[in-house]
Amino acid sequence: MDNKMQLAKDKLIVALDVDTIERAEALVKQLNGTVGMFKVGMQLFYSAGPDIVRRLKEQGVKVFLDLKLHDIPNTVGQAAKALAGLGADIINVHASGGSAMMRAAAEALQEGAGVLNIPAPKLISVTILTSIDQNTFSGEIGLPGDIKDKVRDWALLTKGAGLQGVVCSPREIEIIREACGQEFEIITPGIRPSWSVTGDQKRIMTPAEAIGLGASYLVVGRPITGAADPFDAAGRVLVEMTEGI
Ligand SMILES: O=c1ccn([C@@H]2O[C@H](COP(=O)(O)O)[C@@H](O)[C@H]2O)c(=O)[nH]1
Repeated sequence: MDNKMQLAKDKLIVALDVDTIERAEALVKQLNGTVGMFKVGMQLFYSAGPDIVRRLKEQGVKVFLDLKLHDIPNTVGQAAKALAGLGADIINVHASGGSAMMRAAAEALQEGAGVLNIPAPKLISVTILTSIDQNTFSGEIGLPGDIKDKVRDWALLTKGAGLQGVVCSPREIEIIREACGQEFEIITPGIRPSWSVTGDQKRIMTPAEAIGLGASYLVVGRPITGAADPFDAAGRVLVEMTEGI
């Protein structure tokens, strides 16, 4: 396998947005070895329970646990401590919870993992959801300014709180790289190959564009998991990713 294809595989995270362990494990069986990581979000976690993370880790795959914690610092810290023991590789919180909340999560993950003598998961924040466009941001939610500026400010807040990266749209990669540097993880959902349906995503880009701009990881869900042949769809996404490398 050439280097570009290996790099593309390492950078592809598939969102397991299904509601049973059986469906999730069937997708993992089809895609394992083709993608770098699997994402367990609210749908699967709330349907299947915490055991889904342990089961996936037992199969030797990397897991991004995307629960987007958002509450007062004490509550988020206690939740993060509980999650630390599941063995996920990445966990996230909302940046809009503020730096005290993000620091509480970071400290609790270290503490929880330390007690069990396991590595602490990376902790990243979610900035502005990729389903939100400028109209919703300014009009409905009523936040001032440009989405890009807010995402950059929250990325800086996240870095200052000691977290390792952010979730954002690929449209904000350049501004975050410039502000937060090359080591900062930039994880981008809102990925839509030209042959896929946009659906509820608003701030989108193609796999080649996102990789070309320097995303650390691309998160792809329905274009792969909703395809008639997820293995074939993942292969097509990977080819597009190599075109951007
Ligand atoms: O801003 C965000 C944060 C998280 N997500 C999650 O990524 C996947 C995307 O799935 P698609 O089917 O490719 O749209 C999904 O699990 C979201 O919860 C996001 O899309 N945007």
